[in-house]
Order: sequence, then C-alpha cells, then structure tokens
Amino acid sequence: MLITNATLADGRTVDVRIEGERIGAVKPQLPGEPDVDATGKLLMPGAIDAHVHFREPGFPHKETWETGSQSAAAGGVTTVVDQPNTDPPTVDGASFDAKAELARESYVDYGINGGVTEGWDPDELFSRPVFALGEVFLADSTGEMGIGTELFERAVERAAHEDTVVTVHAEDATRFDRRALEAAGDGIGREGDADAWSAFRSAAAETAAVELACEVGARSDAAIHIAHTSTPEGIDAAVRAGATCEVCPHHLFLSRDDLEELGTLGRMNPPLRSEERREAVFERVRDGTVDIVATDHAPHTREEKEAGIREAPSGVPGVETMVPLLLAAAERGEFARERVRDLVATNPARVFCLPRKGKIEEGMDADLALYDPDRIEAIHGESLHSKADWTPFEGHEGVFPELTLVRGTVVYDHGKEGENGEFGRPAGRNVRR
Ligand SMILES: NC(=O)N[C@@H](CC(=O)O)C(=O)O
Ligand SMILES: [Zn+2]
Ligand SMILES: [Zn+2]
Repeated sequence: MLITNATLADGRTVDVRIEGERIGAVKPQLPGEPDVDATGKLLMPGAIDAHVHFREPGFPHKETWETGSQSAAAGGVTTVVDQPNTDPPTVDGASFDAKAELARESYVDYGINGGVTEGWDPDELFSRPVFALGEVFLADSTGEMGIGTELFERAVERAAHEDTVVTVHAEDATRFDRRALEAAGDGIGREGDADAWSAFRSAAAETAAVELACEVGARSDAAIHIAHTSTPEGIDAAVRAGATCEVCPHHLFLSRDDLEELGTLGRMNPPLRSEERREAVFERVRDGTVDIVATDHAPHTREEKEAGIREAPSGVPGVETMVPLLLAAAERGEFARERVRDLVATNPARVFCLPRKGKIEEGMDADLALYDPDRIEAIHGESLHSKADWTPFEGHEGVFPELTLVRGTVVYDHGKEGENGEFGRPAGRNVRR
C-alpha cells in the first residue's frame, strides 16, 4: 500500500509505503501508483490510549471489546490498554485468561493490565502477558478496588522486580470532604448538585496520594505512572518525584463551570476541577511537562448516569474523542501538532515500552490515522460508536480520522459501506504477546 503526499505532524510532506504489517519506507517521493492520495491531509501515528475500561467481562451493556475498539478505531486510536475493574476483576490467571479470550474481538491492538486486590495472584498474573500493573486504586472508584498502603507497597515491590510499570489511581480517601457530599441535594441528573462531587473528592486528596505513590515507588526504584492527574499540584508532585503522569481530555477541556450543564454526566474520579486549575493543567500539557494524554474511557449508560450525585456511577466515555479534540485545539493554535503526536503516540510508546509503535518511521508497525485538518466538526454523542451514546464533549470541535490502519489493516474507513459498515475486521493483537 502506498500513501502519497501526506503531511506529517512536523510539517514534512512524504510518501509512505506499507509492507505487510510494517512501514517499509518514508520518503519525500516513492515510486508506484498511490492507493491513497493524501494531499492536504495530516498523517498521524495511531494513538495509544493507555487507559480504557472496555467493561468485558461483566458489564457488556456498558461496552464490549467490539464496540469499545470500534470507537477507538473511529477516533484514530490503534492501541488501547484495558483496566482491571471488570467482573471478575483482572487479578489472577483465570480472570486474565478470560479477558484475553474476549479481547480477541478487538479491532485495535491492546494491552491487558493486571489489578491488585487482597486476593490477587501475582505469580499467575506475571506468568502471563500482562501489559502493566494497574490501575492500582488507592481509593475506591468504579468496582470498589481501593487498597491499603501495605498491599500497595508489596505490589510496587513485586512490579519493580518484574520490570513492570505501576499505573496508580491516586486519591487519598481520608482527605475526602464527606460533609460537602452530605450537604448535596437529592436532585437527579442536571437537577442535582453535581459540583458536590468535586468538593468531596478534593484536590488535596490527589496531591497526598501522588506523593505517597511516588515515595513508595522510590523505595524499590519502581516505575510509577500516575493515572488521570487532574490538578497542577498532582502533576507537579509526580514530575518532581520522577514519575510519569497522564491527563485526560475531560480535565483538559472541562471544569466545574461545566457541571451545571452536564449534571451527573460530569461525575468522574478524580472529578472536574476549578477553571483556574483546568487552565494550569492545560498549560502543563501544552508545555510538555505532562507525558501522556489518555482517556480513562469509562462508559456507563445514560440511564445509569441519570441518578442523584451520590448514586450515579463515576466515569465518562472518551476514547473516540481524544485525538479529535486535541487536533481541533491544534487547529485553533492551542497546541503544536507535534505536541499532540507526542502526547498520544510517541510518549505512551516510550513510557510503556512499545518499541515498534508511536512513530511514523521505517520498520515501525503500520498503525496510522489520516485526518483532513480542514474538516472540523461539532462532536455529537449519538454519532459516536461507544455503547455510551452520550459524550461530555457535546458540541465541542473535533477533527475525526478518515482512515485508520492497525499494522497495515484498514480497521476504519469513514463513509465506506463494507460488511461491517465503516469498520474493517477485528485485527487487534495483544501487544505483549
Ligand atoms: N474514572 C472513573 O470515574 N471511573 C472509572 C474508574 C477509574 O478510572 O477510577 C470506571 O471504570 O468507571
Ligand atoms: Zn481511576
Ligand atoms: Zn480508569
């Protein structure tokens, strides 16, 4: 396959030849008939979303590997990393094997993380192709997998021994402001007091847990990756301690000011923060302080979300809108295109050791997504492919891909009517195989 005249994130215009599953050549000009004339189009390395919850096994009404990975492909994401708070939780050999079987339905490449609970079996987990440890929950979130410090210490030590990154959900529940939540009214959805969730799971709770996680990590020289940092204080604490960190699109593009409109659809952990903190987080993503943007794609149905603020489940979908939101921001001049590339592809490949992914270079996996940067659309939940038919980014600008390839196979072709609609075939593979 030959793609001609593509613009790369660094501004170069090149031809790209795909040979089998790999990129065979990237040159200003290559001989042969073009299969894709990419004149005026932006070619990006397929994004690696290091944080998704595809919900199988256990909650296929929220998402399946099929729908979640189609949503990824339609958003230019070619590798996803699934988190362990499924049912059963991915904490031992049998649960890992069961998830690995289901993941064969994936349209994109994937990693499967191993989780930590009192009943976890590290020997069984580490004898399997585990992507990383995590997310390890220092406080309860969806799935109630919060653990204490002693177990966390043991898990980090083991991960260091296995040369495995530990992805941490860093919130310290002892610092939550319970009274703020108790004071909230009983209204449902938008009628309720969604802001109480942000007051409850305080910024200070994040900073304290980030500091603890980094301190524990330093003792055994473990690689600590802080998931979904939502505050400048949390990011700075992680970076100061030599940990890597990720920021989610919702903490970049939404703040507490949006909760009146979002209601309980905007409840997630960690929660939305003040507009001032959002701007400080945005700046740290823009200037390269933050390593990764990942989505924490956490689908729940609209019906489930339309409850009171104390009952609604936490989490928002996002795997399909991450790159579109960032590219639209780049078109508005808020990010360099190269920064977007680094945040969603090159850096996650480095942090999680995926040597053949994240770059458009000869010899790399042909994971690619092609965009028309002039085609800026309004995002609508009902046009997305997740089982969650809603998005917290309703009406925001997005630049969606026209074509997505996983190791040379077309998995998404916008507007094409194939056997599976716009989708190719479930071409995904475990990246740790
Ligand atoms: N972020 C969330 O609010 N929810 C996530 C779990 C998590 O990442 O903490 C989920 O699985 O629903
Ligand atoms: Zn989490
Ligand atoms: Zn998560």
